[in-house]
Amino acid sequence: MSISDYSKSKLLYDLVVIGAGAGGLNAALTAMEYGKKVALVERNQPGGECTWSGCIPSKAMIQMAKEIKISKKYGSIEINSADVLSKVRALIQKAHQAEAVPVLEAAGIEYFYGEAVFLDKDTVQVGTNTLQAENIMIATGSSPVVPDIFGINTVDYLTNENIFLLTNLPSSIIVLGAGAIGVELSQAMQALGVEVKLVEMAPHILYREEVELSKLLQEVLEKDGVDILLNQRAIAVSEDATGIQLTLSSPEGEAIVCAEKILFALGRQPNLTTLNIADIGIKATSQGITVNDYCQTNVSNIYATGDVVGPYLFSHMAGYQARNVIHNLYGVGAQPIDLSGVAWCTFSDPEFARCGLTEVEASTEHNDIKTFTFDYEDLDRAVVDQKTIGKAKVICDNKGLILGASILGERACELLGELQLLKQNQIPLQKLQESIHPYPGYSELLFYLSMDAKACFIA
Ligand SMILES: Cc1cc2nc3c(=O)[nH]c(=O)nc-3n(C[C@H](O)[C@H](O)[C@H](O)COP(=O)(O)OP(=O)(O)OC[C@H]3O[C@@H](n4cnc5c(N)ncnc54)[C@H](O)[C@@H]3O)c2cc1C
Ligand SMILES: NC(=O)c1ccc[n+]([C@@H]2O[C@H](COP(=O)([O-])OP(=O)(O)OC[C@H]3O[C@@H](n4cnc5c(N)ncnc54)[C@H](O)[C@@H]3O)[C@@H](O)[C@H]2O)c1
Repeated sequence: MSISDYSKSKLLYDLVVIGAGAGGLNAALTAMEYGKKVALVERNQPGGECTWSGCIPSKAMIQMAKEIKISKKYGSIEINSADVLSKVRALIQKAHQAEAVPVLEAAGIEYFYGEAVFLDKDTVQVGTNTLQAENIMIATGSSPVVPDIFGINTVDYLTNENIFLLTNLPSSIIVLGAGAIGVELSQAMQALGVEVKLVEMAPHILYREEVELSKLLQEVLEKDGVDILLNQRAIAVSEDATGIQLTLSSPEGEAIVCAEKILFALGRQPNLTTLNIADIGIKATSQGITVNDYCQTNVSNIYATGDVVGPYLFSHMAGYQARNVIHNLYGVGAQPIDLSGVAWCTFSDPEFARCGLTEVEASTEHNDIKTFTFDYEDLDRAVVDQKTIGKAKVICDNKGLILGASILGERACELLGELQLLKQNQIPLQKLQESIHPYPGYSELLFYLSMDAKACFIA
């Protein structure tokens, strides 16, 4: 059948959403709240990267690794990586239940399984179905970058898309890239008995984060046994019966590192190639689809959200952008995307959370900054829990308003929320003094930071 035959039986919608990951699911479900007729198109099962190969499996594996690491303090234990991986997959299935097709259909969404291809600015083809809509949202996510290095086509490599499908973890692994994925999975795999070499071309791990805290986390990983190689760029790879050989280049010269397997954690590329966006004139770069402050593309009825847009590649950002588009389309009054509200956390052990600027960024953008720090070793709760490795750093302007905050330490992700609330609502750090924090809790460290701020701004 030709495309013109399909167009005779077009299905009509208020909104067609392409991709059922964090962005697409939030868009479709929010549009249902406005009583809209919505089609959701997905080429795999709903859930996207977060459920199947991202947040859920990585956090499941990290938690098991953490529990094993603690248990090892009190006696020797045997680790069965096949059991760990099958438990990870069971937890994926459990998380998926909340977004499975019957749940979406019960909410009123019309679900189409297949690859969406644009026919024109109002119409997409999915298998034998032609869907036409007033508005279309592209939420097709991203894929792992595979390095264009000598020998790449001759090796069997791992990415986040296949590592959680392994039957067993390897005895040794090279993890290329010490960003969020590389750091989280290196530390977890080392705790699960894998010998890990973490290779990074930047001078430190998590290079976008507060350097002082990244270095502290690096020490923790090294103490755990992760072999970290910095300032190293991969230039060639090969594989034989013994495993993988990776050639690295650094200012000191070339070196070869070996392991049973290799995992690429080198960043992401947007999923655009099969959509046919060029033919309908949607502008994009290698970083993703170009959108304005309302996540609207240059084709006015088409929107794009999540990893396919960026700049922050997090599930909560995909969800925020998608909900914002839907409220703007069907609610009252249009609100632009506010990137200043974003916070994130790398789920290393200890966790590493951040909102706003680092100290270096703040000192470049502002004239008069004040920096407040607090060490976990000065916190009673951290002492009794034996969780004293960690530090919080808050950077304020000359009135105490928070420009940025980073916390490396136990429960950092949750602790950051309080600082994020102050920052977002323009409440000075010293104001926290007025709220009595429970003893002995981790949140006391925020109270101590605010004491320092009070002393500073009164003086
Ligand atoms: C290992 C790992 C750990 C992570 N951990 C975290 C974390 O702890 N916290 C956090 O916030 N973020 C985390 N992330 C990032 C997070 O997973 C992504 O930011 C998020 O999933 C992006 O959502 P999305 O909706 O934009 O894209 P996706 O979730 O990728 O969804 C896009 C969907 O579109 C579908 N699709 C693509 N093209 C088409 C087409 N043409 N037709 C039909 N369907 C199509 C895909 O199959 C996919 O299901 C992690 C990522 C990884 C890899
Ligand atoms: N906890 C979380 O929220 C979480 C966890 C995992 C992933 N994520 C998201 O997924 C995204 C992708 O994660 P990622 O870790 O793949 O990317 P990333 O951009 O965070 O890190 C990639 C790292 O690879 C290094 N690199 C690139 N090319 C290299 C080369 N040839 N040789 C050596 N090193 C090289 C980069 O310098 C960088 O440090 C993140 O940006 C994040 O938004 C979030």
